[in-house]
Amino acid sequence: MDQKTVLITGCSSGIGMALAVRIAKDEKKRFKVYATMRNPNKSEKLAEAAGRTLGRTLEIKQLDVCDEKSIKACVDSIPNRRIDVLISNAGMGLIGPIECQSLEEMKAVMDTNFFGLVRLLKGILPDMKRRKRGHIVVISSVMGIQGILFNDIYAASKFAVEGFCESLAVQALRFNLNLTLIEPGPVITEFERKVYEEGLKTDLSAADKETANMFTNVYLKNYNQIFQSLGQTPEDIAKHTHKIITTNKPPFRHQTNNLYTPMTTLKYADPNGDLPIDTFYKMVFEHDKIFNASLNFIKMLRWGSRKSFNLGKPQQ
Ligand SMILES: NC(=O)C1=CN([C@@H]2O[C@H](COP(=O)(O)OP(=O)(O)OC[C@H]3O[C@@H](n4cnc5c(N)ncnc54)[C@H](OP(=O)(O)O)[C@@H]3O)[C@@H](O)[C@H]2O)C=CC1
Ligand SMILES: CC1=C(/C=C/C(C)=C/C=C/C(C)=C/C=O)C(C)(C)CCC1
Repeated sequence: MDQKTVLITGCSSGIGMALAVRIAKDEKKRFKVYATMRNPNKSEKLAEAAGRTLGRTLEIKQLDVCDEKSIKACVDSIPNRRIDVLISNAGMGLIGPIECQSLEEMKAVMDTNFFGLVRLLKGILPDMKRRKRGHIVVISSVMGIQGILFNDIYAASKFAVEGFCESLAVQALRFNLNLTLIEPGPVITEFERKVYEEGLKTDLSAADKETANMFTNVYLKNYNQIFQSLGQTPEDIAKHTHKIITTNKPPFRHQTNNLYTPMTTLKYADPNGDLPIDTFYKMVFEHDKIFNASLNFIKMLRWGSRKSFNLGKPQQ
């Protein structure tokens, strides 16, 4: 049987690693996975998780999405440069008041999350177009649809990704290519830990008192609880994505977390755009108790659905 080749970026941890393992372990062995990472010295965990698939349906390669030469070298090393499914996953977060962030930090986020995808497609799209065959899957975020307090730059990078893909989707259709944006809500990975630790270390001296207080005592204070209540596992995202790449007619957008969809739906419910903003404002500033009560309610819902899917008790 003709195996499809899958190239995934950012496989040293989190969603990328879970994706690589899940797809390489496809029960029908339909895929050959090129699991890439910018620093191959970090490949030990992936190699361990890959188990017997390593060297069979999974191969580890170097690829830095911020370096065009590294993309070219990686693609050239693949037989006939044939990539049937490209999963653009590499990314980074950034939280905090913009007054306290340097332009360099902001540019690094745009360079990885947005231009990283652009560089990949410049290297891979021409071959896909020529073959008139391929599926481009982009790990975006619910923040590609809706901004969240203190995620200004990160949300901007994911909005850029979404605008870019929406524009490209029509052209892709003409070449028989599929394009899918995967939009997870919070996922418990290194991303969450790194972003939180950097957030704690932020020098807030450039911000006014109210902003600094909002970041520390509203955002950071509730951060872990939000991730614990709403957070999915990287394996959950891998399961959704595996389904998307094995379906006949993949959708353009796919949200992975149905506990989060009520929030994103507000965006489409009001053309003026005030509804989601007012709702977030009330959640954060006016209904402290309701906010906590709704989080507890979500926890209960989650526990119920986990029981029915037999996923065990969520972490506390
Ligand atoms: N966690 C979450 O809550 C959510 C995450 N996402 C998105 O999911 C994707 C994966 O994030 P997640 O697994 O959570 O986070 P992780 O931090 O666990 O993984 C990010 C991966 O991206 C890699 N990476 C960063 N910069 C580059 C680069 N220049 N070239 C190649 N690889 C790079 C990292 O490599 P290294 O180890 O070398 O740093 C790492 O392998 C991101 O696009 C993120 O925006 C979307 C929604 C929610
Ligand atoms: C912590 C926190 C909030 C929500 C944070 C969320 C939902 C973060 C999601 C992160 C994601 C999805 C990252 C990756 O793409 C609210 C509700 C604004 C209230 C104030 C505290």
